[in-house]
Amino acid sequence: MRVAIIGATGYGGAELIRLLHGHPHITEITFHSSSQEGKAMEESYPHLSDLYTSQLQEIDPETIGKEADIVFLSTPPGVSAEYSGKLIENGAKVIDLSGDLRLKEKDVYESWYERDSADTELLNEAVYGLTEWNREGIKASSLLSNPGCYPTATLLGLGPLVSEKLIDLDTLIIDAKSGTTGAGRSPSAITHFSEMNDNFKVYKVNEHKHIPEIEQTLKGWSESDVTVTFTPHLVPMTRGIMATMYGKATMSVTENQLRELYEEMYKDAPFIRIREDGKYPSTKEVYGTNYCDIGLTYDERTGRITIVSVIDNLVKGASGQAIQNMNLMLGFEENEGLNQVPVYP
Ligand SMILES: NC(=O)C1=CN([C@@H]2O[C@H](COP(=O)(O)OP(=O)(O)OC[C@H]3O[C@@H](n4cnc5c(N)ncnc54)[C@H](OP(=O)(O)O)[C@@H]3O)[C@@H](O)[C@H]2O)C=CC1
Ligand SMILES: CC(=O)N[C@@H](CCC(=O)OP(=O)(O)O)C(=O)O
Repeated sequence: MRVAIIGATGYGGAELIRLLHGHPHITEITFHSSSQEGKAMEESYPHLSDLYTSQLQEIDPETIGKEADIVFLSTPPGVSAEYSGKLIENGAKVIDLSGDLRLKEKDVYESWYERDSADTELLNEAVYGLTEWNREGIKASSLLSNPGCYPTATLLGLGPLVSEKLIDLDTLIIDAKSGTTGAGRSPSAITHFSEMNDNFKVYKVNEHKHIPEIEQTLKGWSESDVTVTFTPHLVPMTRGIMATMYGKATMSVTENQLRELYEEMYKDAPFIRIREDGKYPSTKEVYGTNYCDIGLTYDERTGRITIVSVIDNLVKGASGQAIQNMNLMLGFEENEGLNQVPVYP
């Protein structure tokens, strides 16, 4: 199978390359850049020296669509809205890692992203790729919208409780922390070393563009309108997201019953691991892998359930989940190329 990566010089692109390198069914990868055409990949990433010697190519969606079986767009907002249609018309399947195609309602996208939305036709065609919750839809799709990193950790952690209506959504609070690679490779005044080292920051309170994405899926599962309090934080680490969710149980339950529910609902999910006996995961336990590890407890005193979900933002939160989705779209085993052991310590 031939793969093309648009945005190959970014962090999501580099992570796609790392994971696809070990994929048994990928025979050829081309790299495309809007600003570094003709340069060698190793100029951007010396750690790829000798592994990939081909030059970065221009972004010509017609040619890429004809030559590649599947195209990953690991690009800023607006790019996939522009290119996806042409890529599909020319015969390729497309996986978009940006937020362009995640929100089904144009006006919601426009108000949270503060830019024009993709065309309605593309939005209708795009399938939301939270893999564990939509395998059949993903298998049938040609245009895949890969979820955001925070929504992936949050939704995988909440899915069983929300779909079984065991948590009161009016009481739900999502408190999430991310490493700085979540902000991409370009340095910024918020993420550079002296700003982030030895620091812990809250940002975009009640304003983050992942809020409508989380609400859209929760609404589908609960069959009711949902608004959530979602508070993201930056922590001084390279990779990793921890989402901690709190909400009141809707009925009398035991911790064991809750854990059994998660184990049952995720029994066929190779990348979801449920912690036992009130234990919680940490981000290092999934580092460099496609795992999402989940721990949960029930506090009889307050009636609250606390769920903790951890992922590597660049893997399950981006490129790993994109490859998991590619596997389903192309008819491969879901875990092909994704069987890494976490880097620990
Ligand atoms: N980092 C993360 O943890 C996650 C990121 N995402 C999303 O994935 C996408 C990529 O993120 P990430 O790799 O971190 O970001 P980076 O900023 O590291 O990389 C983005 C890449 O996009 C390319 N690019 C910039 N402008 C254009 C353009 N006009 N046309 C085509 N390509 C362009 C750039 O490469 P060049 O100049 O060579 O073209 C750049 O290397 C974003 O939408 C991000 O929100 C999603 C989940 C998690
Ligand atoms: C730490 C950090 O800055 N994270 C990014 C989210 C990365 C992501 O998933 O962004 P997309 O929805 O655009 O794909 C942010 O808060 O905007």
